[in-house]
Amino acid sequence: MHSSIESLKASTGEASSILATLNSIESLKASSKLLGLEQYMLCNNIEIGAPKRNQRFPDLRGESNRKSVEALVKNTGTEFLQCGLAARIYSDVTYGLKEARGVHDWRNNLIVGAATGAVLALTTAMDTAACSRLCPRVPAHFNRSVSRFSFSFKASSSQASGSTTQGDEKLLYSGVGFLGLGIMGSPMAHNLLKAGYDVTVWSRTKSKCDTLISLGAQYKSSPGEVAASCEITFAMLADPESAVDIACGEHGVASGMGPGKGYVDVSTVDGATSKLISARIKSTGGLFLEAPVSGSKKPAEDGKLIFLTAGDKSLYETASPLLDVMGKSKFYLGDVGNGAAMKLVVNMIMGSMMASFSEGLLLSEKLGLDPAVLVEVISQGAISAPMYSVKGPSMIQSLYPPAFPLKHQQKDLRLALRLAESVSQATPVAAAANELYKLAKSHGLSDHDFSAVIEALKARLEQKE
Ligand SMILES: NC(=O)C1=CN([C@@H]2O[C@H](COP(=O)(O)OP(=O)(O)OC[C@H]3O[C@@H](n4cnc5c(N)ncnc54)[C@H](OP(=O)(O)O)[C@@H]3O)[C@@H](O)[C@H]2O)C=CC1
Ligand SMILES: O=CCCC(=O)O
Repeated sequence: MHSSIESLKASTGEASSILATLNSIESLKASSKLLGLEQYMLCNNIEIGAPKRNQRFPDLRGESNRKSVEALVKNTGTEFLQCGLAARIYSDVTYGLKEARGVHDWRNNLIVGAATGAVLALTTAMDTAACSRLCPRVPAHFNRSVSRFSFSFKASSSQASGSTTQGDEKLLYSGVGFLGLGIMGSPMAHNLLKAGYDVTVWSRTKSKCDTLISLGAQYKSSPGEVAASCEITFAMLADPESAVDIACGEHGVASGMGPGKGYVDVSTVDGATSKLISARIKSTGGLFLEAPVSGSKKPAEDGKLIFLTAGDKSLYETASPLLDVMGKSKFYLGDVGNGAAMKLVVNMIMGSMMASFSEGLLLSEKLGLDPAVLVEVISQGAISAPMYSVKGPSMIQSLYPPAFPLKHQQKDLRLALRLAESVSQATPVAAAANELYKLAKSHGLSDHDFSAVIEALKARLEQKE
C-alpha cells in the first residue's frame, strides 16, 4: 500500500513536472509568436541565420559598402535574437522543472535540452507556414526558411571549404537571367552574381559575357534559352528596336517564357514599346515589369541605381530583392508606360541641363574666366548637381569617356519630345537641346559620353567665327 502510494506520488510528480514543462513551452511559443520577429524578417527579406556564401565577409573581398555594413548589422541582430530566444527557453524550462520536481538533476537537463530543441523547431515551422500565408506571391525559394539552423551550418562549411557546390543553398536562389551586357548591364549582372544569385547571361556580342562567365555566370546562346532556364530575366538593351527584337523576335525572350516566369526590362524605351513587349510576354502567361533606371555607370557598379518600375505588381514584389541588390531605391508607378514616361521626363531634363552647362563653360572661357572655378561656384550653390561636378573637370580637358553614351541621350530626347507631342505640350528647351545632340552625332560623337555635346557647340561657334 505504502509503496503504491509512493509510486503514485512519484508518477504524480513526474506528471506535474511534464505539465510544468509543457506550460513553459506554451508560454514561450506564445511570446515568440507575439514578438513575430522571425516572420517580420522573412517577409522583409532580412536574412535568418548565417549570410549566404557569397555575401560573407565583403570587406575581405574589397566590397565593403553601406549595404554590406547594414547586412552585417542585420545578421548580427538576428543571430543575437535567436541566441536570446534559446537562452530564455532554456532558463524558463529549467526553472519550471526545478520548481515542479524540487530537484535539479540530469533528468531536468535532458528534458530542458529536448524542450528547447522542440520549441525552436516548432516556432521555425510555424513561422514558415505563417509567412507563406502572408507573402503568397513570393516564390517558395525566396523564403529563407526550412531548417535555418542546419542551413547555417551547411552555409558555413561551404564557405569554409571554398566549395562552389551550392547544395541546399540552391533552394534559396532563383535562376536570374541577364540580357545585354553593355556599360550598364555588365555591372548590374555582376552585382547579382556577387550577391550570390545563380545568374545566366546572354549578349549579342558573345565576348561581352566572358568576364561574367569567368566569375561564375552561366551562358545560354539565345534570349529565349535564358528565359526558359530562369525564373526572372532582366534585359538592359540599347533602344526600342533592340528591346522589341530581343523580347519578341525569333528565339527571343517570349519563346522561353510561360506561367511562373517574369521578364523585367530595364532598358530606356518609350511607353508604346513597353506595352507591346508587355502584351507579348503576358500572352505566354508570364509577368512583365518595366524598370528603367536613373543613374549611370558608377551607380550601376555601386548598386545605387534608382528603379522606375511599372507593370505587374506581383513581379515587382518578387523581383524586389534583386532590384535592391542593384539599386538604392525603387518606385512602383502603376501601369506599364508610366515607368518609361518618368524616365524620359528625367532624361529630357538632364539632356537640357548638360547642353546649358556646356554653353556656360564655353561662355566663361570666352569671357576670360576659369571654367574650373565656374564648376566650383556651381557646386556650392542652388543649381549644384553631381552631374556638373563629375563631368565638368573632364569636359574642361575635352575628355569624354563614355558612361552614358551620347547616342542614348539623343534617343531619350527624341522619345521625350514625341511623348510631349502626344499630349500637345510644347518643349522648346528640350527641342533645342535635341538639335545639339543630333549635331554631335553627325560629328561622330555617338559613342562618347553625352557630355561631348559641348563639342557640337564648339564646332558651331567656330563656324560662326
Ligand atoms: N549608360 C548609362 O548611363 C545609362 C543607360 N541607360 C539606358 O540603358 C540602356 C543600355 O545602356 P548602356 O548599357 O549604356 O548601352 P550600351 O550601348 O553600352 O549597351 C547596349 C546593349 O544593347 C545591346 N544591343 C544593342 N543593339 C542590339 C541589337 N540590335 N540586338 C541585340 N542587342 C543589342 C548591346 O549588345 P552587345 O554590346 O553585346 O552587342 C549591349 O549589350 C539604354 O537604353 C540606355 O538609354 C539608362 C541609364 C543610364
Ligand atoms: O539614362 C541615363 C541616366 C544617366 C544618369 O542618370 O546619370
